[in-house]
Amino acid sequence: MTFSDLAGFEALLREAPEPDAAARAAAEARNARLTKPAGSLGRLEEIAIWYAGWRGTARPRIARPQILVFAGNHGIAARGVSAFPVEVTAQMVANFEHGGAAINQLARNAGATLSVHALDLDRPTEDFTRGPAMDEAACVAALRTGWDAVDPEADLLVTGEMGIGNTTSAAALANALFGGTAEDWVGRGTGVDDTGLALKREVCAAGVARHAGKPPLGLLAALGGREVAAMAGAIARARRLRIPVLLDGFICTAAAAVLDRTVPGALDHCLAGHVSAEHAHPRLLAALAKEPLLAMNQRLGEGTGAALAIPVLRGAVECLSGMATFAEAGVSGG
Ligand SMILES: Cc1cc2ncn([C@H]3O[C@H](COP(=O)(O)O)[C@@H](O)[C@H]3O)c2cc1C
Ligand SMILES: O=C(O)c1cccnc1
Repeated sequence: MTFSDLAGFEALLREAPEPDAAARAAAEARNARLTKPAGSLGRLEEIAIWYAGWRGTARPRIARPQILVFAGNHGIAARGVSAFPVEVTAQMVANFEHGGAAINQLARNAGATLSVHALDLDRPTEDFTRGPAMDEAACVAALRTGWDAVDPEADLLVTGEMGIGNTTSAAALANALFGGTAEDWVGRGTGVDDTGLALKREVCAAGVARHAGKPPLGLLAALGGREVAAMAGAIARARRLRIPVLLDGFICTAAAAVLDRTVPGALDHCLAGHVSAEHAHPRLLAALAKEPLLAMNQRLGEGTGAALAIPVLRGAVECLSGMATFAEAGVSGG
């Protein structure tokens, strides 16, 4: 199953599978018999049962988590919306490939595979204040890169990104999807000063004004970037494969939000791995009704916040699947 235009992608989103209700009910029943006071594992119980429903078994395991990092370059970066030069995108891709970035360490820490997909770095998107960042064909190609990158054998997915200027793209996308003002959605990204922040707000407002009224996937093409669309494609594919997803920071969540606005419930297989320190990430998570697992003041992207949350989800699942019941352990009172 694949797609060749945005309408085809939307059609696939609309026929996305639901979790396995019987497996979820069996996990709930098992959780109620485990050797602990009812509810004492707190939110771990809820997320383990959620995971069991998506995996279709009451005693799941997380053995093959996959982290995908997508990289793209942005036309608006030439306007000076980042504290860093555009060359850093390609330089960081080399750093990922040599194992030197934060995500390499956190992927190893989580026991996850990591692969990096650079999307046409020498062909930045267009400046979205002047026209759409991508035409439909470019957006579809990026969605498909993400779609095809998901390992059908994976049992958990994290999508991360690298793209100088992409907090401005994500802010414009979120602003166009959810309304409000540029002030609501624009933050400091890599650490721009007050002048940079004012410029980012202007660029965001101009992009939103220019592309307002388009449907969510049209906004993804108009205001997003190749790595943003690739994350959306991977998250959508994971849903078809019933692979749960941990969302990363602001840019990843903006990509995911496009799916939610296209088909309500499209992110039911996703948990927010963390809330980042980027200004509008709490607002964006609230708009999606997602409660983050971690709040570590990270503001890096690359998938790092979600990667750090993998062991938390795995811990929850190990308790559900590995603990003895009161009857098995001969413990009184259950
Ligand atoms: C060395 C370095 C490594 C990074 N890893 C992720 N980002 C993050 O910062 C960028 C977004 O911020 P802005 O919109 O301000 O450019 C993205 O590439 C994001 O992944 C990095 C940024 C830098 C400089
Ligand atoms: O929230 C994020 O993931 C983020 C914030 C700033 C820069 N890059 C990524």
